[in-house]
Amino acid sequence: MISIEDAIKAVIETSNTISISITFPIERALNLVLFSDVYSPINMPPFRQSAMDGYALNLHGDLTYSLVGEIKAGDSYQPILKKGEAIRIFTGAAVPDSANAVIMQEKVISKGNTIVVESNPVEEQNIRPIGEQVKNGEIALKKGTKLTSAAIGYLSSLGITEVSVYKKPSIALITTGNELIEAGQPLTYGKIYESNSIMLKTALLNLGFDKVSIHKIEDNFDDTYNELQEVVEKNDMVIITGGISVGDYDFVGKALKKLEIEEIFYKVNQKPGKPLFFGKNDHTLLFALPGNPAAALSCFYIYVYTALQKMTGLKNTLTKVMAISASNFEKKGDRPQFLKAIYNDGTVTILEGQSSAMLQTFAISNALVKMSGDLDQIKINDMVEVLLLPI
Ligand SMILES: Nc1nc2c(c(=O)[nH]1)N[C@H]1C(S)=C(S)[C@@H](COP(=O)(O)OP(=O)(O)OC[C@H]3O[C@@H](n4cnc5c(N)ncnc54)[C@H](O)[C@@H]3O)O[C@H]1N2
Ligand code: MOO
Repeated sequence: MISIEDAIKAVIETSNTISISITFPIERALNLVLFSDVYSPINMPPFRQSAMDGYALNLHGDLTYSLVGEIKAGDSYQPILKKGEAIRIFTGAAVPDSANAVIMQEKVISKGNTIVVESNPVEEQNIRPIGEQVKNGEIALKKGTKLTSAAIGYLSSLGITEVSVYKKPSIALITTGNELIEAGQPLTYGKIYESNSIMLKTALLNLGFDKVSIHKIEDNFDDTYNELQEVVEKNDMVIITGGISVGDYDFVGKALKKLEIEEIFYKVNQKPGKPLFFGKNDHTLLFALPGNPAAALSCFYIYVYTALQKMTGLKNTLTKVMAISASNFEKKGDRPQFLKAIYNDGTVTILEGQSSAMLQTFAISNALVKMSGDLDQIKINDMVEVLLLPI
């Protein structure tokens, strides 16, 4: 049985190998990550640009300048100013090569065809130099940069219309179990409502992954094998819940073997989520999460979330903080345990109802307390390690 730390390390290493790039128009690239460096195709600004509404000057030793015309933003002519000449100019307009400073209009008294400046500005004042922000051929944004609105605006300001980004994976969610029926149907004896698919689909949507399909199968080998074969072929990631333990009707492991999915690990020394499987083939990552809903969701946040981050070029794993426990908790057994909890401003409350079959307390949690295997209790005021959920 692998440790939590080694399992996370294996997820990170494996997921990096499955990243795929795609070229996207920038308006569809929000929150995606650059797959390669982007070089600027222009100087920005592309010309000497006035930073103020005022007057462009060809400086001389006197405070009086003769006014020779006007340049608006967007004008593309190049008047030649002699020493002692000024031209009216506006923010964003091209400063003629013959001007060596711009003075803001508040510092000028205008008298017909002459202006008098308060004092002569220093050379190049209020002129944004060519390529001040980025020069033609320089790296504008590095590989690995997440495309925020600011980044997209910046690329657009350089005239860039498309970028190479990490592709968001297509994900198949498979639930297994004869006992599962759809919410909305009458509940018959021995059955329960199927809830893992909607839980994981919405968790994926919340993280920005929207290419998600849901597949529901019963506990038999042929259906499990056939469905898995199809979704593994068509998707970048497959997430199965249930059927991965050791029962006579747990067929997932057997089907994965027959499909020659390479096992990276099976079984993690943790509670909940011991029977977690992680594997891959050359183009698809595959997680088989335990069927118990709280175990499935814990494993999703600790392992699947990490894999999704790496596949898409993001760097986050769950945020770890230390916090003061507001609760007592006694652990049974020697497996490290993740405990549903509410974190608030340096303090964490460990909730009742930690069974992996129960979602009631997960529903109000925003964090998991990670309790190491060698601890058997947490006491009020102990410092504990907390993982904040990306919810
Ligand atoms: N002899 C052993 N039995 C079990 C072991 C073990 O080590 N030896 N491990 C236990 C642990 S820990 C877990 S967790 C479960 C995991 O079993 P499976 O992954 O095979 O899951 P299932 O048996 O199919 O389901 C477990 C539980 O979850 C319910 N479930 C399943 N899918 C859904 C769904 N989509 N929506 C809602 N609920 C679901 C299912 O009805 C079961 O109650 O194995 C233990 N057994
Ligand atoms: O992993 Mo199981 O979830 O411990 O119940």
